[in-house]
Parts: sequence; C-alpha cells; structure tokens
Amino acid sequence: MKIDQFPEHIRPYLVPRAGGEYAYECFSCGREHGIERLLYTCPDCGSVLMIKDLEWSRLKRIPGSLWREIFDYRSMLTLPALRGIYRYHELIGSVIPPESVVWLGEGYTPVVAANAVLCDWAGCAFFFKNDGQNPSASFKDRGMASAFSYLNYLIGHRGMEDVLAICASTGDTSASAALYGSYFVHGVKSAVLLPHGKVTPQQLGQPLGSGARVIEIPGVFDDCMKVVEYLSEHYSVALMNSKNAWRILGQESYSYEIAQAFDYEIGDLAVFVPIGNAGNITAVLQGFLKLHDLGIIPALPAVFGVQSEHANPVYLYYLEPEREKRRFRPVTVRPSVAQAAMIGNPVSMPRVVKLVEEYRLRAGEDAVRVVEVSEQEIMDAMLTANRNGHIVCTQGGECLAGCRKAVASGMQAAGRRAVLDATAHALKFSVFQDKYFSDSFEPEYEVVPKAELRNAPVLVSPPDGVPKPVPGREMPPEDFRRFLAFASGAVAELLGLKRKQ
Ligand SMILES: Cc1ncc(COP(=O)(O)O)c(C=O)c1O
Repeated sequence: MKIDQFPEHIRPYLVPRAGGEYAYECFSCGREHGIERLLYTCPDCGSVLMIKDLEWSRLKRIPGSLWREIFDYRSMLTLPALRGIYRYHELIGSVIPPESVVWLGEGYTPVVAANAVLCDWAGCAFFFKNDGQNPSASFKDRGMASAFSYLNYLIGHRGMEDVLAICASTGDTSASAALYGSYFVHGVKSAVLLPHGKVTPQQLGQPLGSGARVIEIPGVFDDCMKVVEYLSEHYSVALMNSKNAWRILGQESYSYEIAQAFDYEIGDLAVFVPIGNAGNITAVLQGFLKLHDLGIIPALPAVFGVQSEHANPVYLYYLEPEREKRRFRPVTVRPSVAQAAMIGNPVSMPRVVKLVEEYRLRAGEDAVRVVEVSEQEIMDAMLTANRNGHIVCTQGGECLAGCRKAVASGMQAAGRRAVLDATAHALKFSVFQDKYFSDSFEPEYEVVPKAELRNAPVLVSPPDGVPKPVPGREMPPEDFRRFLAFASGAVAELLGLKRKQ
C-alpha cells in the first residue's frame, strides 16, 4: 500500500525516523553512560546494563490507541526495515536509522493454537509462538537483528573500524551471530566459543556453515561465558551475548508481537518462557512493561519462567517467598535435554530481579512466577506437542511441561489462556528424540522413554529370491514387477489396508 492511501492522521508516523536520546542504564547503581561506544557492564559498579530511552515521556504523549494504529498500519507497508522487529522502531532503539537495519527475515513468527487433545493434556487452552521459524531457527535472531543493526549504525555513522563479533553459546546464539555476521560485506567478522560436546551436531553445523571461526572450550556454557567476558573487557571485540543490552531490545519484540496478535487485549494471558542466561525473560518482561506504560495494552499478562531441575538457579532464588531473604546462588548444572538453557549462573539475573519487582508492583505478586520441571516431563511434553502438529524444541517442551505443572498446581487458572515460547526449531534438538526413541539416554538425564511416545522406522526387506532395487542401476521390468508385488503386499499388511472392491 502507498503512503497516500493510509488515513491522514497516521501518515506522519508511518515511516520511522532516526533519532531520540538513549543511554546505558545500570540497574544496580542507577548511573547512566553514553551509547556512542559498546559497553557491557557499568564502569562504576560492574553490573549489567539496559538501554534507557531518555525521551520516553515524548512517547507517552502519544495515546495508546494511536500507537496501536501505527503498528497495525505499518504491517501494510513494504519497507524492508519494517517487515521484522523494527515495526516497533520507537520501542527498540530509534537511534538506529532504518537504512542501518539488518533484516534477514526475523520476527513475525506464527502464533499457533494447540488442538483439543493438547489443550486437554496441558489443562488449559494455549498457543505456541514458534520462534523456531526465525532465519537461524531460534528466537536469538530477534536480539541479533538489533545488536548487529546497532553495529551497522556505529560503522556507518560513528566511524567504527572493522570489528570481530564474538559470543559464547549453548548453540543458538552462535548460530544466529554467525548468520548475521556473515551478511556483512565488510566491517564485521564473527567468532563463537562453544562448550565442547555440549551443543547438538545441527547447532555446531550452523556457525561452521556461515563461515564463523568456531572455537570449542572444555566445560559448560558458563565457562565459555567467562572467557568471552574476559575477552570483551581486555580486547577490541563486540560481545554479542545477551549481556549486550542491544540484544535485549530486539528480543522485546516477542512481547510486542504477542500483544499485536491478540489485538492488545492480553490481560487474561499467561506467557511461558524457558530460562537459561535469562536474557529472554528480561526482554519479555521489559517489553510488556513498556507497552503497559505507553497505554498500548490496558493490562499486563502473567509471565511464567520455566527451568529444568538440572539447571534451576532462578527457580531456587524465587523459592524463598520473602524478598529480603532471597540470595542468588549459581548452581552447577547437570546434563539437560533443554541443553540450550543449561546455564547455572545467568548473566541477566540482576535485570530479572529488578524487572520482576516492577512487574509485581504493577500487576500483583502472582504476575510473575518461576516453575521447575523434570527432564522426563520436558521430553514427554516435547514429543506430545510434536505428536499434535507442533515443531517445538526441548525448550518449547520445557514451556509446555511448565504450563501443565502450573495448571495442575493451581498457579495458572485452568480458564486462563497461555502462550508458550517455542524458542527454537525441533530439528536442532533431534538428538534427544533419537535418544528417547532408542532408549539410550545416559543415566544422568533421568529420562525413561514411554512406549506410547516412541517410534521407529520399519524396514521392508525383500527375502532371498525377490529382486531389490539398487540406486543408480536400472531394474529389468519383470524384476521390478516382482519387487512391487512383494513390497506393496508387505506395506499393505503392515498398515492393515483393505483392498478396494
Ligand atoms: C532454544 C533456546 N531456548 C531458551 C534459551 C534460554 O534463553 P535465555 O538464555 O535468554 O534465558 C536459549 C538460550 O540460551 C535457547 O537457545
């Protein structure tokens, strides 16, 4: 649609303009720092940072109803910069001009209703929002789009020299960073650090395919994270983990899209998010808070974080009901099928603590909860979802298991609808399905496959005397006729097919 076809009152707002005043804000000491350089921690107190819009009050002068119209009408424009997360340009760093936006097709992932069987199983009506349908097959692309767009802006407008984008990863951050890094013709190269043997073969193949330098380190994600943190403090690199506050801004789009998908009436929803390094739940909470503050949504949805028993530091922290008595303690993780969230010392914990407090202040104590699920529950939930038309990964399974538990325990009212974050594509984690189907989980995983969820291919093998097709070799017609008679008979018998009359 052309601009002059839109209602007159909307036209001045349709195409975003670069501008605004932003600062890094420290959530611990409250100090602010300029954004003209990359900063990951507060120079004064060392805590993690967020990006603050210093002209927020200017956005608040626009009524919520007009914001809703702006976002809805923007979906009809064909500008590449507005097709993805930058539809919400003013909320995720309008200092980045549209021409600096790097868009690889991220965002606008489908919200898919669960069928009646699955809703029954979970105990409530729910939807999966399939972030596995992003370009590198996980939600990380949302944050990479904003962090790389910011780098692009620094290169194009602030004279930044060539930069090495670096990250630690449980598999999905590296896939995403490598993909976005590879899109740059010049100026950016990427390197990723992975815990050796702790990412799936599919995830390892992604940064290799994108041409990034892939470096494996012994230990788990938390060890890799320490190394990249050291590197980012002492060497000239751009850290692309969610410790980089620009990543958080882009990931807030998940909340904005949920609001828009439900016509901004989301006060009756519960949103379930898996927690690892806690960047995602930080962004989801911050996103809903911003929408609420601008009057775009009249009420806040409930947010549930979900963790595995094998990597549960955030769950343990909130187990203590009294705020003053809570003490954060990192945990030593154990092998988990939700391997992408297998993190014992989440970098974003200070952000989570602050945002949960604010969220609860606005929407009540029950508005944010953290639930814990077993490895068995995660696998059973993922496979049950996949059996009912969804392509969720183990972390998506973790959300479904968490939702079912929240309903069963009364934390989530059965009448309340839920949106579950299916954070990555199921195919990235097919090794866990293979282990389940072949009953080959190592004992530490504590997963016992259920017969009704297992599956295996059946080989139809012609007996001696019946010819077999050989790839690349033509079969004589009579041989093929005999093979066809045998194979179709065997398949019909296996499937219990009835002959047509
Ligand atoms: C597929 C997937 N789900 C969930 C998470 C957890 O997200 P976060 O680390 O932001 O808490 C990650 C990454 O860590 C992931 O890759």
